[in-house]
Amino acid sequence: MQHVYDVTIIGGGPAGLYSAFYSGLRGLKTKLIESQSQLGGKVLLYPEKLIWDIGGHPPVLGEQFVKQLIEQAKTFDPTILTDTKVDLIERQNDVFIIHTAAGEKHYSKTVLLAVGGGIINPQKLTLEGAEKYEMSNLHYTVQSYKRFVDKDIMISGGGNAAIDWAVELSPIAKSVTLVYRKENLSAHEATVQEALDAGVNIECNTTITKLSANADKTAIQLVTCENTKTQQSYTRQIDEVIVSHGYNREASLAFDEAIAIPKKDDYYFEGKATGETAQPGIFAAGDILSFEGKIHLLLGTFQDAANAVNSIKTYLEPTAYRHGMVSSHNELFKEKNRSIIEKQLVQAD
Ligand SMILES: Cc1cc2nc3c(=O)[nH]c(=O)nc-3n(C[C@H](O)[C@H](O)[C@H](O)COP(=O)(O)OP(=O)(O)OC[C@H]3O[C@@H](n4cnc5c(N)ncnc54)[C@H](O)[C@@H]3O)c2cc1C
Repeated sequence: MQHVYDVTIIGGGPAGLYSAFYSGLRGLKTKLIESQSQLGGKVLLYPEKLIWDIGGHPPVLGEQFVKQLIEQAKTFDPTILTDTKVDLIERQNDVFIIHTAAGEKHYSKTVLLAVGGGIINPQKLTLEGAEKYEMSNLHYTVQSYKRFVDKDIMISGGGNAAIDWAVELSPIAKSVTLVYRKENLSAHEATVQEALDAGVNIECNTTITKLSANADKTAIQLVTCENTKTQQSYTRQIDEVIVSHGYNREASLAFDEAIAIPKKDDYYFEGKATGETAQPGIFAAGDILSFEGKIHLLLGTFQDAANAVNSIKTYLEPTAYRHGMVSSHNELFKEKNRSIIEKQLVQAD
């Protein structure tokens, strides 16, 4: 039988990564399991966005923030598995058996659910053959602004992400046209005004109906759109197409009959601010958790993670310190501090 971990964290987004750090801090033997090939969760959807609202942190690019989270998560050497989707959690006496889609089993005294809104994939454009342009100029996220410099860009979508991209790309692009199938955009009105002020051409009641390839059939060259009210079409030369139609969420996680955790709706688990759920031994943190006053933002994930890990610690060791501890009180940090100071002294020589 495999090693039984103190805690197995399911999900490698901000909540799971910070939980991995914090559980190391609390001396717990930790495993983290992530379904995607990359750690970072939803922040991977906005690598080029500057994040402003993390307490005490200067504005940081999503991509850089993910790197820092991963580095921090590895501080106490947890076991980290990627490309591993958990599909069932079962309880046998005092041990949870975590089953993966590939048929593996992992054993743990506690489970920390940090699965966000489930496994997230962008809603694809439903035009035949569209997928062949995904390797060239059809995008579902903006990975690098460089690619869009001096380009004619078409964005399909009317939500906040679509408008944010339009606003951010318009100063560097040749032109930005945003098409949306409905009468009114669903994005916040202040950002819509910002987009208009930035010169974004917004066309409502409009959908993309055809993508036509360039001569060597490797990339989109022409985009045909139709006005859903007048049924009139136009075709335009476009260099880059960005589709922002929201995300499909796969809430694949199931529990055996002995485990019952109330859900708020299809996705969110009802729990407490302490990270406890109705099932002893199963805890939750981050976007998946619902309680009064919950903040569904990065800063909320960190507080949830610390609370859940502290609850796990006292679940496993009832006499352990219950509350958050400052890092200077941690023996493990004393060792780490010593090695960092020694390194600095060597560099100074
Ligand atoms: C476009 C956008 C912009 C945002 N901007 C900001 C911002 O500026 N500031 C801010 O504070 N917040 C922002 N947020 C919100 C922030 O990203 C989320 O609050 C945060 O990512 C939640 O972290 P999480 O770890 O709880 O969930 P997630 O980030 O969703 O991570 C959950 C992880 O669990 C994995 N997972 C799910 N199911 C399984 C399974 N069965 N097995 C294994 N792994 C599984 C998923 O693959 C995913 O990696 C933004 C969100 C979006 C979408």
